[in-house]
Amino acid sequence: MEGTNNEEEAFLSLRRSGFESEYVHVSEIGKKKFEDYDLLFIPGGFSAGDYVRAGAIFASRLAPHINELNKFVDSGKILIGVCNGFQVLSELGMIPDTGTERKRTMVLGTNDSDRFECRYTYIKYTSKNKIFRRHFEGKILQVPVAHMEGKVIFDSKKTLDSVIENDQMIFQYTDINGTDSSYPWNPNGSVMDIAGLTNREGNVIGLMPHPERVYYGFQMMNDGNKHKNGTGEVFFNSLYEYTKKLGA
Ligand SMILES: NC(=O)CC[C@H](N)C(=O)O
Repeated sequence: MEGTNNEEEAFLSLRRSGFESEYVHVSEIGKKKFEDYDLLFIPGGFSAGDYVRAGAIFASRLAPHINELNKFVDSGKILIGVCNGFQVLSELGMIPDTGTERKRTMVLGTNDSDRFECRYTYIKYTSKNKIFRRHFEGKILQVPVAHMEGKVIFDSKKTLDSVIENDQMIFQYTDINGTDSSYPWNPNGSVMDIAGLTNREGNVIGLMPHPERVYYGFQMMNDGNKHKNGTGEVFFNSLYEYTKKLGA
């Protein structure tokens, strides 16, 4: 929608990994049907100028289509939101989806630094989520962030416990060695250094970092390691391999 600014990187990353990607504007939903797609990607940006809260207005445009969106997710297909897209999924109550009813149990609050944090970070893969496990298990990945409202806050300890119990914490911020997660490694102050979360089933994914901005090795920061491939390439290839397995 207006203010989205990462759609081209997302579109090209999906395409380069094998998908026949296509842009869908929020105003086209209804005419274009979710069920005709194998994967939905809500890109990052400043939809509606981040007024009210980042992602709130975009979510209100999707809310009238929530039944179709729920049906899409219940069919096992992947719904993914990056940065502003994660904020939209959080506003919609699609993540972390701790109850039988989808209701809101988290927010993405203002960064502890009270600043827009725009730089590279490291995240570790901390779940057994079947989409990325084959490539990412035990790995520390370099991915950039660019946000002002990325601090994961849950409504209660019960929600946090349930997220841990159901293996929904997919990525956590860390330093390059996987030992320190204080600021600036954790750029926003998220509880448990959460950088990415899923729903219980693992097919709705919300991420604050931007894998679509590091598809190629040359887009990675030079940190002394050889980055032949970008983190994004492996990330999007994993989405494609999983979607193929679903029989798409
Ligand atoms: N890169 C993004 O998607 C930014 C998200 C949102 N505008 C924020 O600043 O928090």
